Amino acid sequence: MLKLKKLVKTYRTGDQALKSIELEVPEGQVLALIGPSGAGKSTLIRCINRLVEPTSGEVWLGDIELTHLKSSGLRRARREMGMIFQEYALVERLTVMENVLSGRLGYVGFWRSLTRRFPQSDVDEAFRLLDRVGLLAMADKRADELSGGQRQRVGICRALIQNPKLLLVDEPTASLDPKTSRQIMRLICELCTERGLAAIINIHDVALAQMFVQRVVGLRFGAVEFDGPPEALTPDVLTTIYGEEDWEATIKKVDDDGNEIEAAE
Ligand SMILES: Nc1ncnc2c1ncn2[C@@H]1O[C@H](COP(=O)(O)OP(=O)(O)OP(=O)(O)O)[C@@H](O)[C@H]1O
Repeated sequence: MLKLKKLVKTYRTGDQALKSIELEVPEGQVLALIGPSGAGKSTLIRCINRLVEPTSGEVWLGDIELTHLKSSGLRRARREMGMIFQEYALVERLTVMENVLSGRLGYVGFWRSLTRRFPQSDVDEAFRLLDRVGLLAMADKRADELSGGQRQRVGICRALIQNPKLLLVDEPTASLDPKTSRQIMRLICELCTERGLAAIINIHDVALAQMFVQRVVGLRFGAVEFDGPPEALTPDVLTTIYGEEDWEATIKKVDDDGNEIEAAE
């Protein structure tokens, strides 16, 4: 469904953030992207929807190659890719409902988008999504009245109302406490399963990745260092991905009864 071929990104500063990445994500697969700071995780996610322009290589979404698309083609392709951000990227002064509906802006015409008048079917779908994530009662609240976890749920609804095939998720839990982080990761993964959605989740917390996904890709210095199931992330493998970084701080800890306890931060 998504195929990256020899994807390279070199920033103007000379930083080689991605070195010839080859990656294939089948339909419906949820994949966690891990790796140390500066490994290229955010760059990879942003090169897929061209928030960052790749230097060379190809990005295939289905049978469309994205790197050479011009404005209208790119706009159409971006509808297929919902994005969820670390800092939620909500419009603070707008309501929850308005923020969710803004996910439809890629579909409605220019004038409609200016006046923010959305078809009733979009409003109905927004209510359904808010209900699904437990925020129905909050629909009329302003975004700046919400907690971090609630904001991220709004961000999730905004991405899903696009009706995407692929979710690009950039550090969805980095601003949240451990318990809320787990709830948000669980919610994202459940929704992907319910909707048969593929997702790439950039996540610095290895423990969370291990808990919720079936495939982990480890980046190091802009290259794929590991690609496999979470149970194959042995201490040796983590050391190759993270080098000297203290990966043990991000690993799942289980108490004597087998219950997971908070991972140290
Ligand atoms: N806008 C930019 N201009 C120049 N260099 C950049 C830019 N954005 C990222 N880089 C560089 O590209 C490399 C990869 O950065 P990126 O943010 O993709 O890594 P990351 O794995 O997401 O890191 P983190 O986990 O800290 O967010 C780093 O060396 C970084 O300094």
